[in-house]
Amino acid sequence: MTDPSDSQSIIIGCDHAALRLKEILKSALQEKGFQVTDVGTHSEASMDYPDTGRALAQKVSSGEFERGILLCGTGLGMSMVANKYPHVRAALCNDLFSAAMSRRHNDANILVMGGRVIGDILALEILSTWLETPFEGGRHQKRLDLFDQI
Ligand SMILES: O=C(CO)[C@H](O)[C@H](O)[C@H](O)COP(=O)(O)O
Repeated sequence: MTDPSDSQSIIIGCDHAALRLKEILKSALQEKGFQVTDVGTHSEASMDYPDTGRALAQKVSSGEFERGILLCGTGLGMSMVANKYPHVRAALCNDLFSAAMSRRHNDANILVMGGRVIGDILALEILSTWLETPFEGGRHQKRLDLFDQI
């Protein structure tokens, strides 16, 4: 039995606009050795992204999962929902530089991408960059600590 807070566990979710991308990223994560928990959606039927965003963000906020991936058409709605939760630092990254910096400076714990914005290959590169880039700590940790005062 794998502990979900283990760094090799990850939780993923999407709306109907990014179902195909979610399946591609899930396969890539499994090939990398991750145990992937999928909170849906599981069909292309139109649904409301706050429902998936909430289900995933709650589990990162509580510490049940250290890291998550959220996908929708633009990534905007999922980011807005996820960042309402304490201890969630969801980063919308539709480019490689943002993906690296969201880890190095912001210690982002949820990666968000827009399935209608970027192509599959770029999304896979963003995912790898985000997973492999460490947090730098130092002055950036001091800034993250200030989040708790907000
Ligand atoms: O972020 C979003 C909304 O702010 C997403 O892009 C949704 O996927 C999008 O709004 C879904 O649109 P649809 O016309 O209902 O397919």
